[in-house]
Amino acid sequence: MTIAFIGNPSVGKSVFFSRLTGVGVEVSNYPGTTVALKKGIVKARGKTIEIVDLPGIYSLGVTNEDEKVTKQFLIEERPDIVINVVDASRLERNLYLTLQLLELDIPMVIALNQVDLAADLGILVDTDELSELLGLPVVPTVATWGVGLDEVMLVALDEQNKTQEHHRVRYSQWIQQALSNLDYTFPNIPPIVKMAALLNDAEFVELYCMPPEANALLSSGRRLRQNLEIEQRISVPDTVARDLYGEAGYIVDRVVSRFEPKKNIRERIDAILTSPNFGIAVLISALLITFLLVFRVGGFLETWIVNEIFEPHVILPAEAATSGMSPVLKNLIVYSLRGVEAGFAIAIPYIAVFYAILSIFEDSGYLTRAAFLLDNLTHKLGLHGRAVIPLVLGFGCNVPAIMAVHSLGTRREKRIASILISLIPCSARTVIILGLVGTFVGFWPAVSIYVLEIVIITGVGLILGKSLPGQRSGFIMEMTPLRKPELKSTLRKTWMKSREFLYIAFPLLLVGSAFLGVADALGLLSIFQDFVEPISVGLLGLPAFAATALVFGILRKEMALQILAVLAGTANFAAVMTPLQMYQFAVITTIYMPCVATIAVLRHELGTKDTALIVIFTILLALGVGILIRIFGPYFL
Ligand SMILES: Nc1nc2c(ncn2[C@@H]2O[C@H](COP(=O)(O)OP(=O)(O)OP(=O)(O)O)[C@@H](O)[C@H]2O)c(=O)[nH]1
Ligand SMILES: [Mg+2]
Repeated sequence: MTIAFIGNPSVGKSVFFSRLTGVGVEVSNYPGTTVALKKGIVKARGKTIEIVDLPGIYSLGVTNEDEKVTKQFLIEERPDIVINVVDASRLERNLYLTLQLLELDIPMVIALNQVDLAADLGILVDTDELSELLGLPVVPTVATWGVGLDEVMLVALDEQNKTQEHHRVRYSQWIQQALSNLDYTFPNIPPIVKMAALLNDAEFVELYCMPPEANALLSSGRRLRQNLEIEQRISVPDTVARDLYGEAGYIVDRVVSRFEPKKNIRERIDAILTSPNFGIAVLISALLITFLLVFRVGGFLETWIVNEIFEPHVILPAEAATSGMSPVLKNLIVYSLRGVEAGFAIAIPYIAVFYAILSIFEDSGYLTRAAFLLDNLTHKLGLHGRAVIPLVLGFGCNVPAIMAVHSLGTRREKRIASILISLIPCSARTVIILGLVGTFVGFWPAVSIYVLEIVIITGVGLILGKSLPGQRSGFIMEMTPLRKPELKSTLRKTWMKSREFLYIAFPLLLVGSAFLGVADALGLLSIFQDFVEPISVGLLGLPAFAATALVFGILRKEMALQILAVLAGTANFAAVMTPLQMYQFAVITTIYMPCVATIAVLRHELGTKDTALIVIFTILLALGVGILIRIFGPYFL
């Protein structure tokens, strides 16, 4: 038995899902957090129930790729029960989807969520009246506090075997007539599919019917629509939308009562955050404070872990213990341990601090404000304001950021955004920038790398925005409400992301370092380094071992620095490199080709050709910038 959570974006579906199933899924305060279907199992009343979390949708009409996942699931898999999560503070817009869902004739229950926020805004909903009008059970809930969750599930289970006599939308006369016209020819097709045919939603019709029938239905739909448009001069999609909104508005009038909310500081804060000048100043300060915190707190933790834990208690004893062994064995052990040290000491502190801050941005709703503020700028890059969200997520990790590009409208925008994201210094590159340049050269030189990156990204974006052909789309994004971020959620997210890092990166790091130890003992490393020396040393002026580190950086970016430490035999880079070399190394590792995981998602999203072009382009770009830094760097460093 399957129960699916369906609703508008950012209403709380994923909170429901993770609270019920215990499966950790991403929960954030911006629309489009969930991009793929996620399943979990719960037991209730002795039954095993499959619960499904889905990307949010605004309507069953035309959809982007994430929304398609939901539509497809609804129609092809047809869950046994739908729990429609509705945001009480935005009832009218949410009911638009609810009214459409009713036409699917799947047993449905409404979880009227976020009643706490609605009450703060002075909105009260009469749930009994709403239930009466829709002909369905309505349960008020506050998902984040766990209020009403069990009740919704129990009510949903009760509904399974009932035939619901629910409300039907009363469409305008002409639409009704067209639909009943289709009834004659296609008696066995549900009304919702006929409506899709009338609206020329081929995707929907094809999900439901076999090709010959789908074609017949679509062409009948087209004929009827044209007739209406010519004879009655009405636009069918507009009329249908107006009918749905009319009905939603009518219901809201009946069930919502408003009262004067308490003095709302939220609104005042929001006005500041979104004001054109002050908002940008806040944005820039927020970014600077983020870097400063990551740098200071991450750096402090790094030094502490290296000096207090690893060096005295792990590395030194291991070196002493292995001193009598053969070089291959000794290297195998010591290099692996240095790999572990690099992971724990260099990467985890910066990554954890960064994710903690990013999750505050995500949960507070600040990302949607940033998207609004930067809309003008992103338009010049050929993107719409929405793209700010994947771009900012890119500072965490390029992989989910490129996956989030799904939600952008056109292929052109997806291409531009993906290219730009693969240039964004992710948390792994931040490890290198702050761990190397921040620690050994200075805070402001580290900041200057971000500025340089942003200049490069903007430049590439401007060129692509002007030159890439394809469609543009307008900026439409829902502004989710400001919320106070919760400590628990922040800690949970930070833990989830750091754990992911541990699982994926650690085995690689261990095997990579052990392999290097052996290769070094056998003299293989120097052969490789000699081979690339004309470029790495001759052209760029880096130390010879840096080339090997760069190769490992392709596996995972931060590995470049970890392997650099392993190869240099010390995490005190100042002893083996000049400030200029460190600066160059950090810039080159940030730019030259995306890591393998990013390449894999790029290939999935854009295809092999675009991905190969991106790889070649970034290598050349890194080489060019590296040489420029070698020439002009000495004037500054
Ligand atoms: N105040 C309040 N906030 C809530 C409630 N339920 C969820 N939220 C917040 O709403 C935001 C969105 O929650 P999600 O669970 O990610 O929303 P979703 O419906 O899965 O959204 P998409 O994945 O984008 O479709 C998060 O910031 C939650 O903390 C609630 O009952 N009250
Ligand atoms: Mg979600």
